[in-house]
Amino acid sequence: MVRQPHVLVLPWPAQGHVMPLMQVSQQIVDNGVKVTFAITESIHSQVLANLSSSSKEGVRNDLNRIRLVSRPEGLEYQNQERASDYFEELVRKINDEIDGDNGEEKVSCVIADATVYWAYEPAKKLGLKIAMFCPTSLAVTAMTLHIPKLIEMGIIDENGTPLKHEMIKISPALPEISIHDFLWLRTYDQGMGKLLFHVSFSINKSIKTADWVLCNSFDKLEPAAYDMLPYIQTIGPLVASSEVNQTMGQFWAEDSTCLTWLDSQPVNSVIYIAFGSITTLKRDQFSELVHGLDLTGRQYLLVIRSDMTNASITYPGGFTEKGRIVNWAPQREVLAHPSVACFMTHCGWNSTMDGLRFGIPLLCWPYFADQIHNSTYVSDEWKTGLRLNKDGNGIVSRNEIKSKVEELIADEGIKTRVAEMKKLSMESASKGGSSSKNFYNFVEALKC
Ligand SMILES: O=c1ccn([C@@H]2O[C@H](COP(=O)(O)OP(=O)(O)O[C@H]3O[C@H](CO)[C@@H](O)[C@H](O)[C@H]3O)[C@@H](O)[C@H]2O)c(=O)[nH]1
Repeated sequence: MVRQPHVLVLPWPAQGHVMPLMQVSQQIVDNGVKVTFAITESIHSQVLANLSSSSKEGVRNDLNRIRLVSRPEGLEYQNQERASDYFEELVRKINDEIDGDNGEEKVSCVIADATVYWAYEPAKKLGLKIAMFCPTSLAVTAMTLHIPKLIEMGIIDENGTPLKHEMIKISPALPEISIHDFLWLRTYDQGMGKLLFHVSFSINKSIKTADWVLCNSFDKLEPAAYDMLPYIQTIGPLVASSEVNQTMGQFWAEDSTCLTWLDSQPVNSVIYIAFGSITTLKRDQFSELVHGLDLTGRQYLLVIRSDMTNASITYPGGFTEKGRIVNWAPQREVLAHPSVACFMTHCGWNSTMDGLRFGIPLLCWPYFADQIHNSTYVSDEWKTGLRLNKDGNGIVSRNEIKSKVEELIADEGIKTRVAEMKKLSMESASKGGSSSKNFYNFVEALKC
């Protein structure tokens, strides 16, 4: 009988965290390890509803391979004792339901998002192996791991409040950053900032209990940050099973009709606009966006989630006939499509990696947290895109959108660098590449 080691996967309850850990899980089960994936109750129902209506057979089949279970909401707001009790109860329940006759083993390892800080202590107590998964870039991870030093140096206080107003470098080889751009200070409300600091600070403790630290990046993408954190195993860009389009874990139903529409568009012509799962836009900003797209005169594919704006939208005359508006797109298939010319993005880390992997020039419109840093890397370090600047009223104007779209599409240097990045990212994820080897070694270690 073939042994089947068993891993419990715990993502933070948000799309940009569930998706990459689902991709990790898919690759793990491909290699003969059992996965139980525990998500919060509301997300569990959302993901299941989408799966049952998905037209993608491969995705539906993954439900037979990856066991989805639900966990209570809000454990990150509970005290550690309550969260630890819950964690132990969850592991016991999963183990009780195991059918040992087919070789399946009890949970021996937990892969926890770095932000799921409450799981680390009880996992250690139960004697489980721990793999920490960092969903952000290596550079942002390095900044997070620098927090104790920043406090010691009197740059921030113990609540993350800046005590100085200056630019700093956390390593000579990394770009300078303004203290006010620390990810917990670039949020849209104070409560969110507090939580982000608490979570970021906690990573410094959790990492000490981890047997592996995995990151969705690759060595050649961020060599300076990689040199700072040599113990981190880069496993990016993450791919779901062997197919671009086989991703389980979507919170919204993908509207695949936009792919047929893309088929009918000229090569390299369409602007794809998507701002991930959290960004919201106020009425004035939304109006500038659609007018800016209209001014370009180009075809567009625009993702507007149902919760993205509460403004009643008035489109310029003839606008809606020039492109497609969808609630949620099959993003990777869109970016792999030859008709797409550029990607206007909020620079969430997964979208940034999607853009690099498919070799698409990016127009950066960061919204909050790590997106500010990711945008700096795209426009200033890798030079694979351009930043959209805000005017004096904090708005990205229609003229800024029009001129940056034209500048980006005409920039041959960006095209060359984007193609180079695509090549490097595919090399690292292909058999024998650095990320692929790291992943393989990790999975083999799970089997020991
Ligand atoms: O129409 C869409 C839009 C997005 N996506 C996918 O949804 C994910 C979105 O992730 P990301 O780009 O990282 O954005 P957020 O959902 O905003 O992610 C949160 O989590 C990330 C990881 O921590 C952070 O980098 C972000 O700042 C944070 O907002 C990606 O896998 C996309 O491929 C789709 O499939 N269809």
